[in-house]
Amino acid sequence: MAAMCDQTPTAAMETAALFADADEGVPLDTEGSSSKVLDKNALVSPNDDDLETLTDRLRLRLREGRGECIYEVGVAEHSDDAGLSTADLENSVATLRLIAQKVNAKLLHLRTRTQTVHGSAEVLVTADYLVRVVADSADFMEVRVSVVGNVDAGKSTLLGVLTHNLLDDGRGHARLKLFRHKHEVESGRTSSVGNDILGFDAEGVIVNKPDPHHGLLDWIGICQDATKVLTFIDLAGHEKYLKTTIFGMTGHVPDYSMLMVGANAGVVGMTKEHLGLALALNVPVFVVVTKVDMCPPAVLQETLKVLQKLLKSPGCRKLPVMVQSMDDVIVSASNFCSERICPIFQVSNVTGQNLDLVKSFLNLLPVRSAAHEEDPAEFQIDDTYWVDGVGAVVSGTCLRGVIRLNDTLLLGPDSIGQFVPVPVKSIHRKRMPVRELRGGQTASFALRKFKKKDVRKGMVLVAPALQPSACWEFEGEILVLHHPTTISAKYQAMVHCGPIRQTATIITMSQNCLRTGDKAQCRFRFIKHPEYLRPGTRMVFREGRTKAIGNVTKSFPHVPVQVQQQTRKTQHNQGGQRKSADASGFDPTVPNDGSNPPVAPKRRGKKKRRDDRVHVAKEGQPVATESLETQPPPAPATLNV
Ligand SMILES: Nc1nc2c(ncn2[C@@H]2O[C@H](COP(=O)(O)OP(=O)(O)OP(=O)(O)O)[C@@H](O)[C@H]2O)c(=O)[nH]1
Repeated sequence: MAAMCDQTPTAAMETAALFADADEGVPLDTEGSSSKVLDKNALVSPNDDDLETLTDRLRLRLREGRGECIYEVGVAEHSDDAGLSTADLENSVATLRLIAQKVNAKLLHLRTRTQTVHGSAEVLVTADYLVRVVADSADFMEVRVSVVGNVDAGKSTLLGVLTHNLLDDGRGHARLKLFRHKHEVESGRTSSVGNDILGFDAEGVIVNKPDPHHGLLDWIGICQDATKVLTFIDLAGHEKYLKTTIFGMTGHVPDYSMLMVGANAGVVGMTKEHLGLALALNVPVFVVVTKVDMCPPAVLQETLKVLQKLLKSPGCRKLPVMVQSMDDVIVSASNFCSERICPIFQVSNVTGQNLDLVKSFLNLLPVRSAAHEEDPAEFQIDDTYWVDGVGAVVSGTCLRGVIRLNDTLLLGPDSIGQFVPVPVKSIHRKRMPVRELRGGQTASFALRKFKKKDVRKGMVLVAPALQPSACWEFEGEILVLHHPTTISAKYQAMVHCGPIRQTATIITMSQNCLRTGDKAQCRFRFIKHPEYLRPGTRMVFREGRTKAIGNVTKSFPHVPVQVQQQTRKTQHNQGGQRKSADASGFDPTVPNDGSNPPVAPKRRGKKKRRDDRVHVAKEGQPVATESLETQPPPAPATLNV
């Protein structure tokens, strides 16, 4: 908080506003300021009014970029007119520095370009600067990059090299900094979803300072010093961990994907699978070809040729761009989100070749996810922990809205589709305690009164205003990317949708059967428990080599048993004619729209004891609930939908 205290209240408020969502706040068109088109000389010698206009304009651009933007000095807006004399460029940069100071931002020089005027000896110059708002020590911009690629492509090694500022020895030295499990150290293979962070300050300097003795990273220190923090989601390359890798891609909400390819091995194994996954989830991809130090030039050229052909193929429709200079970095980073381009880097983790280009590119990657601050808060859980002395801890991503300390959120759905209120007593972003969390940011919450078994990946914490409901059934529009024969109703496979990973059955389809390449509207039913699903979310439906992708189009809210019983009681009291539900909560009079829980198979033999689970009914106070044995495995085949 020290830096926060250094700032005047106005500067701090200014900073907070600039980090906020681009949609609100700044007057876009204050008469004569934001609407005025600036020419290339605008920064050369502005008067006081012009300075105001320029400051407004910069403020707006910083807001649009969620705290940063690339400013082209000496270039006119909306025209090709560009280039200043050296003296005018110097004056312009001084003006830019002045207005940047006014909005509490710093400059980083990216490049200077010169051009000669046709038919004369005059030289004109332009310069690109990164303008980035200085964050207070409790805030930072956040970008998530998933790291995918075939086994041994050098994923963990590159992350070790980047985050610990060291070089590899070619025998697995750097990756040791990242492995989370003993068996990973022994086998040299990543098997879980790993996280590591790389912090940049407002001037683009890396702030990671690993402990010289045990090599550990001080996450809190990095977040305090950094203005922008990149989180790498290190995923497994081996096919046997593909399920975990898909979970990392869907559940951890990456903004970008870094596809790693070993120069000598080429496009092999899981490379295409991982690329396809990123494309299916609409995550922009860039490629890093590693091990160029040990690869014969002919093999490297062949790898690059195959890679470019793959990226240009009709399935990918990307535009490969070889990144070999700072110019390439700037062009690719600034057009990465909007264009179809796919930057390709060639690096060595052993000699360090081209790593500076990768670092500059990472520094310039724009914040991609919008905060949607006006929406009710929605936080999806991608991991759960038990911390002695603290209790259950859940981590995940806030998709929209703002979560503040002492807010009350609803946690769920539990195994019977219910949501329970949870007061927010602490929020940690990258292990650093903070007071609030905004859309697009990741964090963890301690849920003191909960046991670890009460929380699971795929649950959500949402604002009560959302009135969340869980669903057993949902509709999705899918495209079958691969299936050896035909898919028909009753087919079961794993649904990956956000942090949800559960087997579901297709209960109806808009076609009789589906083959590779077919598109269809399908109705699915989860087999274990209801889930919270938001229409519009991307989904992957997969089993063995079968793969389909698509969107959730509709979810059918499930009404928890207690609510159904209460409704029926009310209806009974009001003289309603409806029949009462059986012990399972299944009501034959309720149309099977997915809200009706599945029919319980008749229990034979000894009666099982009641489940001793507790539920939190009010403000974190645990109270015993009714029997929770009301959700038997659904029997989709017998459902008459
Ligand atoms: N010579 C050389 N070796 C490298 C380079 N990058 C990685 N390696 C070596 O390649 C081997 C595999 O690297 P990893 O980082 O474990 O590969 P990975 O992609 O993370 O593999 P999984 O975690 O199993 O998916 C290690 O022995 C590294 O030392 C490089 O640029 N040059």
